[in-house]
Amino acid sequence: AQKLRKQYGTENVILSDIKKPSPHVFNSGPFVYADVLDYKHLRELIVNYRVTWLIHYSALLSAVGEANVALARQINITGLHNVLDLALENSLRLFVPSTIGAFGPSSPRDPAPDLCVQRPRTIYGVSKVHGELMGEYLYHKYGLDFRCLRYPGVISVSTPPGGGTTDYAVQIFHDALSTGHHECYLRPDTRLPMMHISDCHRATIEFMQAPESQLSLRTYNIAAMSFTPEEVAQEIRKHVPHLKVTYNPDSVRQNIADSWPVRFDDTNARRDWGWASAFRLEELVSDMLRSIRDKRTTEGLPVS
Ligand SMILES: NC(=O)C1=CN([C@@H]2O[C@H](COP(=O)(O)OP(=O)(O)OC[C@H]3O[C@@H](n4cnc5c(N)ncnc54)[C@H](O)[C@@H]3O)[C@@H](O)[C@H]2O)C=CC1
Ligand SMILES: CC(=O)[C@H](N)C(=O)O
Repeated sequence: AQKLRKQYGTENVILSDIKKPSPHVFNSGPFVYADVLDYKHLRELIVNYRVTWLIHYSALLSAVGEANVALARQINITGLHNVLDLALENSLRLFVPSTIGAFGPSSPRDPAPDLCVQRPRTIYGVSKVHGELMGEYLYHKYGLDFRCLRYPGVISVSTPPGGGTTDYAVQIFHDALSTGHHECYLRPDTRLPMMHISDCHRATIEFMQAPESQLSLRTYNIAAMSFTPEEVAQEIRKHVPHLKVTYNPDSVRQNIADSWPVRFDDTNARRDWGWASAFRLEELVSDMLRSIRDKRTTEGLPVS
């Protein structure tokens, strides 16, 4: 929102959630309550605010979705249908993120291309493939300006992990600077595609702004780096030498991770709309540690 507000004006970018926003978010610009399951209210917001673009992030992520399949189906599929119908009805440009989780054990894993077999084994993955296909169907049939990027695991300081399989790669930074010990729920050699949040935001905005004529696909992979828990821990130890990592694999998340790509092929995004990531593992680690250090210091918390 910050990036979009700089370009389009604070009042022209409206944030929403069903959760109470932090004072910082609330005071930074318009914020409204919006439940993706409430079709009539969503329509009212779109009409009253004269919305033109809709960026639809609401979802239950992979691990939390497996723990509550019925709710994941509702939010990720019924909620998406509401958003698709409203986007079509109001000629909106619609962005919906997909994920490395939209692939499964029968997909090519190293690398996973844009177009290949997609048979995910999680409700999260199934709902994301459904979203990709519904959006593309509505684009081809009715001209809906649907755009979708498959994100790798996104690494950010500002939001706590939301119940995903890649969450360890956020938590490990907080643990490094608080207790100095991280217990990882994945095996040390589990390689997954990852991305710094600022690359993720920049990709999303650049893709949304790309002229239609440049897009040969409606759903693109985007890539930045791939690492294992052991590799990220080694990189963190260059800054926090005493970091200790123990491994206690959790069967649900390990099975999910083992079915996901280890690398993404993003050739098409690079060719069509000029995608290029900025953060490699070294920059990601130093940026995360610097940001968490600053945050802990501001909050008066000790830094390990
Ligand atoms: N975080 C990551 O590593 C990745 C995220 N994505 C996608 O990006 C999107 C955002 O993910 P995160 O921010 O990480 O997830 P998150 O779990 O942090 O945020 C999801 C948001 O959806 C909201 N929500 C839940 N039920 C809702 C409802 N009924 N109506 C309206 N909002 C509702 C939650 O309150 C929460 O703020 C998701 O679609 C996810 O699939 C894709 C790949 C990687
Ligand atoms: C990669 C994702 O989509 C998400 N972070 C998850 O792990 O569920």
